[in-house]
Amino acid sequence: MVPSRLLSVGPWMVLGVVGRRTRVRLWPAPPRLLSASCADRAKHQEPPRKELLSEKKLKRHFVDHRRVLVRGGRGGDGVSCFHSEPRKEFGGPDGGDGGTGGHVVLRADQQVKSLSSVLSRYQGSHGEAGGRKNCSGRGGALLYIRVPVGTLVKEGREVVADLSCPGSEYIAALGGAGGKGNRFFLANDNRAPVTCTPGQPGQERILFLELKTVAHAGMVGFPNAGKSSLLRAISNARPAVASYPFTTLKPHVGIVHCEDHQQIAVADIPGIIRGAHQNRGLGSTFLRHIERCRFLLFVVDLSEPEPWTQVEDLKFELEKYEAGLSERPHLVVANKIDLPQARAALPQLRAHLGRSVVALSATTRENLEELLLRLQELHGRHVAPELRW
Ligand SMILES: Nc1nc2c(ncn2[C@@H]2O[C@H](COP(=O)(O)OP(=O)(O)OP(=O)(O)O)[C@@H](O)[C@H]2O)c(=O)[nH]1
Ligand SMILES: [Mg+2]
Repeated sequence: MVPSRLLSVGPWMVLGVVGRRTRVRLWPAPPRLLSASCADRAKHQEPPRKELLSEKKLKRHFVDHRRVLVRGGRGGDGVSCFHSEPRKEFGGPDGGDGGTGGHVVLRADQQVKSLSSVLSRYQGSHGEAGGRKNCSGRGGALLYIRVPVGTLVKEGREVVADLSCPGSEYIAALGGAGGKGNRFFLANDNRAPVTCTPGQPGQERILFLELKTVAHAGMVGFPNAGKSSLLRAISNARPAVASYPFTTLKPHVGIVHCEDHQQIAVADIPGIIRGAHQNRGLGSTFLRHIERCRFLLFVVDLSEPEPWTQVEDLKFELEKYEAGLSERPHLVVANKIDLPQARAALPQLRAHLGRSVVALSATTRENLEELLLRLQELHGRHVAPELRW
């Protein structure tokens, strides 16, 4: 056993072993504030930082299409029974009707960002059976499936609903009707019916949900053109930026606040390359996220040789995806004007594409004001008139 006097020494502790003395260095413990209570310490501790998710991890949680089987709740059964009371021999039928089955409803919710939380099947709640004394069964509760705003609902190839407004709802599957109790079958020629009917099964459907991002403007461009850098420069959105192609793997929407309190939603989508319609690169399925955009921003890297060919290639890919998509009102954003070779290529680009070019730098924020003014102009021309109605 270690003698108690040895435990009181400072950083050096001497352990006495029979016939031998050993010196052991003790690392000084950090100074302890004896007066600080646990609550005080917790108050002064920094809150745990929210870990930034990488684009790859974000992509894992992002799902933009889903097949889902929805089934409405079954209606409750009707009941066959007769009123029973002392001294009342023929009380008559009093079996109540069953409750209706619950519907399954899709609801557009702004808090939901992708279809990843949507399950592959849903069953509505069943109605309860009727009771004695003419009591109807309780109806099944509505079952809500929360989907992102901009979800398109298809049955086969037919579009059955477009949930593009927050809070909009669509009844995906109707609940079954409740059965009738024997009271329902009471008639002049049949004063004691025993018939009752079972509840109906709910509607069953297979629906395809497709998310199409809702934004006013859509940015398209080759990988590394600087789309995400530009979105970061003009809005609060924080898509990942890196010098390798295909950094962005899922669409991001940023809100640009203009001086006249107008808010313009701009969508940044993954890069498109030549041959994307043949599934090169990330393919062209991401173009579905700009399908609803009223106007487009073709972002080109001005430091690349012959930058106007990028616009031609992008238009070709858009046209391959959907005829007429490249005809949307658009603006060409020539990015990276801060680089010397880019500035030299600008007159040539203007000669090819004319007035629609806005040259700027997302990194140095040079000429961002012109882009904001042009965005406001496009918004005023193509979005605002519809809002007035
Ligand atoms: N010099 C300069 N570099 C820029 C500018 N804008 C973007 N970059 C750089 O270009 C590279 C690509 O930028 P991103 O914003 O990730 O490009 P992207 O178009 O979103 O690329 P993907 O997501 O892969 O399609 C990054 O290294 C940026 O720092 C600019 O105005 N000037
Ligand atoms: Mg990007």
